[in-house]
Amino acid sequence: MLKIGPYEFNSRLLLGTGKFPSFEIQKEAVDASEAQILTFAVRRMDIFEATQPNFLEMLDVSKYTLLPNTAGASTAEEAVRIARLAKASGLCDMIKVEVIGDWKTLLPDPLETLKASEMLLEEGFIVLPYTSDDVLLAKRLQELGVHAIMPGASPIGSGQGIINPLNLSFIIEQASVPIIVDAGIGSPSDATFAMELGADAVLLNTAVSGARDPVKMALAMKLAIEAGRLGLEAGRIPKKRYASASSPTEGWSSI
Ligand SMILES: CC(=O)[C@@H](O)[C@H](O)COP(=O)(O)O
Repeated sequence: MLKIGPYEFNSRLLLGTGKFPSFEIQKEAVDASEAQILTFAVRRMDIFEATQPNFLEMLDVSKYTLLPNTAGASTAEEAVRIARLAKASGLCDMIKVEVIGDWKTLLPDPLETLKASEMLLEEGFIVLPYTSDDVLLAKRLQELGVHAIMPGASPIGSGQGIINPLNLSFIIEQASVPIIVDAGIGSPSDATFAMELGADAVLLNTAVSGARDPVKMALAMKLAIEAGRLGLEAGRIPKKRYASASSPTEGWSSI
């Protein structure tokens, strides 16, 4: 079970809903992924206007937990305004805090992220901040009382995979809230690696929406995350410098 604040989920894959070739393919991919949490940018949708086309039309919304994000915000105040808008729409009381500090790399602004998280916690939101892989920032966010931390594997949409596994493992090691690796996942093996490192879940978007076959990739990601989690629970063998025979060598008959 993945527990975020008062909510519990069977799936450890969170799927972003941006950039799919069509709403039909998006729906099929969502089905294949078996994701229970879907993220979306509040500023990309007219959430109060039912006649506007958006991805929610295609989905049985009651089956999913919607996780709005504050994409487009570059200050804490903007993020808070977007979060309030999402809450007022009645979609969810969870919010993914995304405060971008640099529009070329789309890396999050650590100070504004911290500030926004504090303000949103005070307003009673379930707060999931998207952060860099900075270990101390993750610690400070945890001390604030956020409900999950979402460190990036690499820049959003870059597909570079996990560029700093050591930092991620430090964040995971010290965590008392779920760690959801978010952004930059390019392939199923990246997702498996995140889970093997001990992440509680993975959020990804571009790797699925931009794949040649998004539906097949959604399934691959689901299986990769399950495999990584199972591998972690099973416990990998330690790496050794030299070989050791797979079959016992004692009692070999002479030839
Ligand atoms: C922080 C952010 O916006 C990411 O959640 C993004 O939605 C997913 O990143 P990828 O598209 O790189 O998977």
